Amino acid sequence: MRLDGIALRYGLRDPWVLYGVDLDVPTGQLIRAQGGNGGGKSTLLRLVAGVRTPTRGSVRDQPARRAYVPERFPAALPFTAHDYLCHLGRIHGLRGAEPARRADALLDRFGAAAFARTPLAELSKGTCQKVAVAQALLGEPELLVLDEAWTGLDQASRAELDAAVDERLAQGGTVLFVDHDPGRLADRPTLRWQVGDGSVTATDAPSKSAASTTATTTTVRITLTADAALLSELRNDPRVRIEQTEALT
Ligand SMILES: Nc1ncnc2c1ncn2[C@@H]1O[C@H](COP(=O)(O)OP(=O)(O)OP(=O)(O)O)[C@@H](O)[C@H]1O
Repeated sequence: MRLDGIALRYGLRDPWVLYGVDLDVPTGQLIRAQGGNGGGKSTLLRLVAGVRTPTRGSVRDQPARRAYVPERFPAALPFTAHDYLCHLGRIHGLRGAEPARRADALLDRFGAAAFARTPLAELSKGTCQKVAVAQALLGEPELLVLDEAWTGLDQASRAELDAAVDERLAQGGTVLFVDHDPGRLADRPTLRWQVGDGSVTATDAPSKSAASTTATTTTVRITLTADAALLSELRNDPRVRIEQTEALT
């Protein structure tokens, strides 16, 4: 799978979150996306998971079986946990008794079997997160994308999710994740994507300390005379933050 010339912004007047990103997503690897707050990690995960399309560029050769645990699971769906998972199982192509079997097995695995018949909207945050994780594992995905998926899980469920990641990797799958805990899955060989300032840099070495990777900010005061094209170009460059434009409007 590959990201080619990706640029993404959420609105026409919004800054670019990602800009000029060319990236291979190697099969069978554990990949950690890291970087500062608001740097674009979740946005990148949405692109790779296929739940968001880029403003420019293309995402090619995605595996057919992809799954995603979003940072915020939409809990207000009109289903019980079990029915929701069965429904998704059928969407994943499971037939007969298989969706129910897998749904029950996953709810049991994550200690949520007692809530199988509870409407999603009535679940606690932690149990809801277990359902979010279960829906992603239902279809045995070739590409599993986890955005802070461990957050809200109890210790036993976090260990189960670690094990599920290992199972996906053992099956030759790819797992891309973001997590605030630097120790998460830290003992596994991991490719790292450093996300920030619109770009993504792949490295397989552990990141340096925050102090040694702090970006340099240079403030430049410039005066442009009636150059709307240049101003527009600067506005579209993710490396540039325009603080004052009063003389330019
Ligand atoms: N749905 C959205 N609509 C508009 N702007 C958004 C949306 N999602 C994210 N953004 C903006 O895009 C930028 C990148 O956000 P994103 O959530 O991808 O970063 P992040 O690195 O995951 O941040 P964090 O570590 O805080 O979760 C931020 O400025 C954010 O406000």
